[in-house]
Amino acid sequence: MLHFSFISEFAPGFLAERETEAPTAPSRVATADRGRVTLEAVGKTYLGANGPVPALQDISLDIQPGEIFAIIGRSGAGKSTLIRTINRLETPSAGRISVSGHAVTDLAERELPALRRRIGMIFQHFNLLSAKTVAENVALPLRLAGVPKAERAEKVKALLALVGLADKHDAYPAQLSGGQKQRVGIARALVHDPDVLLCDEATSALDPETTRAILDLLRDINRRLGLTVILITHEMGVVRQIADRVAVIDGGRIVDLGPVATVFAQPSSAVTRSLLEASQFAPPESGGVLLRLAGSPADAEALAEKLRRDGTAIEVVRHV
Ligand SMILES: Nc1ncnc2c1ncn2[C@@H]1O[C@H](COP(=O)(O)OP(=O)(O)OP(=O)(O)O)[C@@H](O)[C@H]1O
Repeated sequence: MLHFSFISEFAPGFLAERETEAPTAPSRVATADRGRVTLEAVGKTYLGANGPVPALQDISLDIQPGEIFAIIGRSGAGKSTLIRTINRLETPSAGRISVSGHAVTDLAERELPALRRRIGMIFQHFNLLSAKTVAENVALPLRLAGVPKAERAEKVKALLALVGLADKHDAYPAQLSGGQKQRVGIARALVHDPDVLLCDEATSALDPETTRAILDLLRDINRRLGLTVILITHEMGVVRQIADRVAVIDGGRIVDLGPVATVFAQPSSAVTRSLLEASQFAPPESGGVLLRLAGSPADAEALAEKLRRDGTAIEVVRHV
């Protein structure tokens, strides 16, 4: 049996950061560690109503500069907690985290705004200010950081061009599609030229086509700006389209880790396999072969039909 698989998926959001200049901003220098994110034996225990909730346990990762790294898991696995420890929206209960060579876990509260300028973040729900224009939304973090007006205007213009929204400068969020709102979110996340971009279910609210376009944009930005992208998702299709490596977490622990192609082809945990099956990316059973065809659904059906006429058992598994 031959399987033709067409890959898809996704969706994003935004974070409205309320920051002011920190007096002790670490210097932004180009080093070999710029964009590197390391976690060493990180743990996080919440104090829940019914006692302690161990959300993360013994998480160690070494994410390379310029890498697109995905973290996937089922609901409640600890994905949000994990990504939020990286910019200290959550403080770990144990372990060490460093970003661009700076020990995030050692920073005092007053140093966090400077940390968060190194780390942009986009969210599933875009959090745009509805009474502000696109340009004003993007400029907001710069305004809060005291950047002069002319410099702000120039930066906003360049970022809107980068995300393909040059013509929406004066539009209001209500006039935008979901994908356009997320583009505004991405532009806003990039205003401080971050080393790392965190994406928290950034395409989960978008349809497959828009998801693909936003992931293409993130990949483009990753290549052009060289920044590290760390994304959390519950969709294997997102991982497949964009990531270099993936960590699968379950119950707050890493249960699979490796290059995407390896994890997809040889999942080492039942959780990974079930996520792959749910996304119809499971390795084929009983000696079948999974092929990826770059073409339209109609092309796939036509090819499948032709092969069937020749006596080949073939099934078109997925269109994207
Ligand atoms: N503030 C909190 N207080 C207590 N428990 C929490 C808190 N935040 C998260 N948790 C618990 O920690 C665990 C991990 O939650 P987390 O939100 O990180 O998972 P997730 O993988 O992002 O889930 P989802 O995909 O549903 O958002 C869950 O058991 C959750 O109930």
